[in-house]
Amino acid sequence: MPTTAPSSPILYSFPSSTELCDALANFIIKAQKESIEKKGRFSVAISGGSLPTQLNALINKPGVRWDKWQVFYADERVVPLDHADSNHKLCTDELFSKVPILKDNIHTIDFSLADDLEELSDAYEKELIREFAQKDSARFPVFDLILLGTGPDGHTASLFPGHPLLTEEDRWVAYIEDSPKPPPRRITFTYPVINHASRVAFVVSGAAKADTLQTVLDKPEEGLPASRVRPTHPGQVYWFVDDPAVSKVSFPRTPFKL
Ligand SMILES: O=C1O[C@H](COP(=O)(O)O)[C@@H](O)[C@H](O)[C@H]1O
Repeated sequence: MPTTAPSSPILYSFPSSTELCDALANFIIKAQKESIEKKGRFSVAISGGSLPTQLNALINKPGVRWDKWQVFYADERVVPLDHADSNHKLCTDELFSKVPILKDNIHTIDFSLADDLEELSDAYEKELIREFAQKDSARFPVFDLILLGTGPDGHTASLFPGHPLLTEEDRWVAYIEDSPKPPPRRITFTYPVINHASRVAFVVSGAAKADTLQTVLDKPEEGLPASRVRPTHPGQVYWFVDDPAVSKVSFPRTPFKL
């Protein structure tokens, strides 16, 4: 697949979190439809934190083909799958337990390997290889959509400011044992995977993220982890934010339309 210069982010802002979530659901359904038409499936990676709750408008929307979704986690905390810190548990509680998604199509970490994070992250990488390698011949998997959040420090997935993982060029899935945000042991997609996606959508809401968003969008040269998400193969990064979160940002907004 050709590498192209990254296109500029597209920033959508909404007056309320309800409007944001509704627009996000419509955007996801459109991406899903295009992907199923092309490939017969929809590959999506989901984050934890506030994101799973922001997907709740999908629950009763017509047009979601849950049977075609292949779900991975953009990052996961290395805790049992039913632990309160697990991104899988959060997504299950907030979304998957409420919709007819196929359990086999939700790709979780293998917690039985938790004593050895290298082995655990390799196993998750192999899970990705099984899903993507024969279907797309790219060096890295090409997700139809990766859904990300960003923390107050500008981290995304489990890629934290100043961490050596920010320069990983080879691995698809890496691990960290020193996450500054608890819990410390995690796995994460690397930039090569995130930046090969067809679409990456950040979802950010609330005034508490206003300073972070200003730095990420107006000062990308500062290199916060979220600013480094620039799909190039080719792909597009979108920002779905609410007005309080974007209140300090000068970066131009685009009116939302499908
Ligand atoms: O620890 C994590 O934090 C980020 C951001 O979470 P948020 O609650 O501030 O939206 C999240 O995207 C990531 O998946 C998670 O593991």
